[in-house]
Amino acid sequence: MLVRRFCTSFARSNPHPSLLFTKSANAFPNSNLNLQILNPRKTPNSKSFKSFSSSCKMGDGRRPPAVPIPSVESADKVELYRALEASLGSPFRSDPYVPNANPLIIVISGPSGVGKDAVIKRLQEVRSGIHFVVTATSRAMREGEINGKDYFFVSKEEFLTMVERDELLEYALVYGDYKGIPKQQIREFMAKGHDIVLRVDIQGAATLRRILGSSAVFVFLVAESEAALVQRLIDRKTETKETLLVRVATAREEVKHLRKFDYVVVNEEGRLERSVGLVEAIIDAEKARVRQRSVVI
Ligand SMILES: Nc1ncnc2c1ncn2[C@@H]1O[C@H](COP(=O)(O)OP(=O)(O)OP(=O)(O)O)[C@@H](O)[C@H]1O
Repeated sequence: MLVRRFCTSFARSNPHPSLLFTKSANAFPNSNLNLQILNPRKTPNSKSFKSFSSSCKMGDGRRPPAVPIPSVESADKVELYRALEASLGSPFRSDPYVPNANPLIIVISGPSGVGKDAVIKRLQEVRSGIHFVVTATSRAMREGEINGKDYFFVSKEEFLTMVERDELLEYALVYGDYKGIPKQQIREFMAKGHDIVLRVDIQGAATLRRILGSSAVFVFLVAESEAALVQRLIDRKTETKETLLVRVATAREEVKHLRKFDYVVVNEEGRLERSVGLVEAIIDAEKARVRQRSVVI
């Protein structure tokens, strides 16, 4: 689009393209301005547009010599390319217009039983370059759990030392056990260009919003309705009647926080793939943002 807009204004102001620089040196009076507004990402090319604009005057006020441009129908491709280059006064650059997108932090939250783990697990299977942060916890390891995969299991003392050393992005005491997000893991994987996925409850998301502001992407996962959520929790068969009641009552309060998030994904019954696709679409759209989110941990 940039190129098309550029060419249009170029053609309008240059009815005789074979005599490009015999016309006014100010053939693109607004081009520099336009391009900066359209492409505020700091790229080598935004510079190159600038230098292009100034190259019309060759820095010292002289203009590049008029170069005859051969006819498009009869010219050799290389000859045409070189003539265009010569007319513009500098070689065409082949470095990318847009630099690699910044790594993202994607915070996935939502009521208990909505499918956060299911969505994240599937996302990791279908998309590379994603790191799901393993939480540190002071709770005892349960049978079947793997240290470093399900959690990093540490003692209460070790956990508190991590807090003292400011090694955790966010932490909370949950039913008597500490849980926290190690910063080092985020730094390490972001440095490799990976996107980071954090799975937190609604309270954790509120804390992260305070810490990260709009530098991270916040996704709220919901079921299609309260009834569907309760059904899913019953079907999961992991809860007692008491914890079921707590979870559904909490969920009723939690959905009120929806507006604090950037995106909402409805994880419909039997449509896990669609939900994962939506989360992927959000990541892709974020990667295509002109004004990239940038986070420093
Ligand atoms: N789209 C879906 N359709 C049907 N079942 C689903 C869907 N998404 C998840 N589930 C199932 O719902 C149950 C709850 O999902 P999951 O454990 O991922 O939720 P959660 O949000 O991580 O819960 P919690 O916060 O309590 O750990 C699981 O049995 C999971 O397989």
